[in-house]
Amino acid sequence: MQPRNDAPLLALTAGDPSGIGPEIAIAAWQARNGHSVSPFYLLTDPALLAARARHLGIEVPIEETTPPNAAAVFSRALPVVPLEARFTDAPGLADAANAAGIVEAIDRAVADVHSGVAAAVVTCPIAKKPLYDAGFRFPGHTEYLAHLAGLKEGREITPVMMLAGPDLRAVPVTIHIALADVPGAVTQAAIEKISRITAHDLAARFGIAKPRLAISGLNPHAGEGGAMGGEDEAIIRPAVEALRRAGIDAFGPLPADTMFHPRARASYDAAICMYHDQALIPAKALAFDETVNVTLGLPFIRTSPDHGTAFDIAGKGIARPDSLIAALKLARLLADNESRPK
Ligand SMILES: NC(=O)C1=CN([C@@H]2O[C@H](COP(=O)(O)OP(=O)(O)OC[C@H]3O[C@@H](n4cnc5c(N)ncnc54)[C@H](O)[C@@H]3O)[C@@H](O)[C@H]2O)C=CC1
Ligand SMILES: NCC(=O)COP(=O)(O)O
Repeated sequence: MQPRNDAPLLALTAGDPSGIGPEIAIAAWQARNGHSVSPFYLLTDPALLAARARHLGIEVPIEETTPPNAAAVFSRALPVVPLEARFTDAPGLADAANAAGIVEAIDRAVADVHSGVAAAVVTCPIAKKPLYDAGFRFPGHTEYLAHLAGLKEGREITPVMMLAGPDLRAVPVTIHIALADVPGAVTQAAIEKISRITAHDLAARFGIAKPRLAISGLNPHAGEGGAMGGEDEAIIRPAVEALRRAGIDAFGPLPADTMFHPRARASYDAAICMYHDQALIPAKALAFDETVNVTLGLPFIRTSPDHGTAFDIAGKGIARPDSLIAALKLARLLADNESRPK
């Protein structure tokens, strides 16, 4: 691939229009110069965006455009690539009728990275429930993006969710499943696969030559020698040993309650955790406003803010754009790394 002289163009999806997506997208565009945000275009219903700006009393130039022309628009106006679907404008009130447009935005952003017109996909948050109500069958972006990438490549793709903040990268082995289902889903094969993809992408995309992976236990005190659960010794330790034999600098299983303090964090590049909250609670507690949700294992770059749709504050003008700005900046960094001659 040729090195690029210009900033990479990012495709930003609408997310759930009843959430804070529209307002943080506007705020990120307004903050573009101070934060060296790479040019992006927003895939949304322009009427919804204009209505939300009016509702909030924000004066923002919005220009309808196409992906190839978006970079030229970005300095003077927020480039909007209109969706076929229309959105209903009801801040705070999720509506399954918006599902078609929410999914269309994701589909088109992925098509744009596949065609090469965009360098990365950045997603505004979606609420899962209204999408399920409309028949969407994927637990979240992470799984849906892997599905779209798999269709394109003709192979099954395992996506890996990583929460990347200034002081912690945390990866859940199991993602959007009920806690009751976690012990059955924490298999040696799953731990090894997720860890291998994480190590690969940290090296290939983040430039960490030999990533150190701290692998958490599942049970309190990593099972306390079997007294508090058997999975840590029977499943997680053999996975760590297999990873080490494969040349990956993995260690554990570590008691999850003591692996996130500052000295412990200094000993690894990513924490591999066994379930969603084990990874996402420390990541969001440490840096809610700066952490980015990045999907590893995909053939393209995808980042997202760490937070959700925040329906409780949508349309009130108090949503912080920081995590979206961090997601846009990380997408740029990863795209720049990708285009650098190897
Ligand atoms: N990447 C994505 O698409 C994500 C989507 N979600 C979805 O979002 C929906 C709501 O999830 P919740 O658990 O309520 O989490 P949430 O992150 O939407 O909200 C949690 C709390 O943080 C506040 N908050 C969130 N983002 C903020 C921001 N930018 N500025 C200021 N305050 C902010 C909210 O007002 C709320 O009090 C769910 O349906 C969930 O599935 C959740 C996380 C990520
Ligand atoms: N809790 C993280 C989350 O729900 C984000 O999921 P995704 O939509 O990025 O897969």
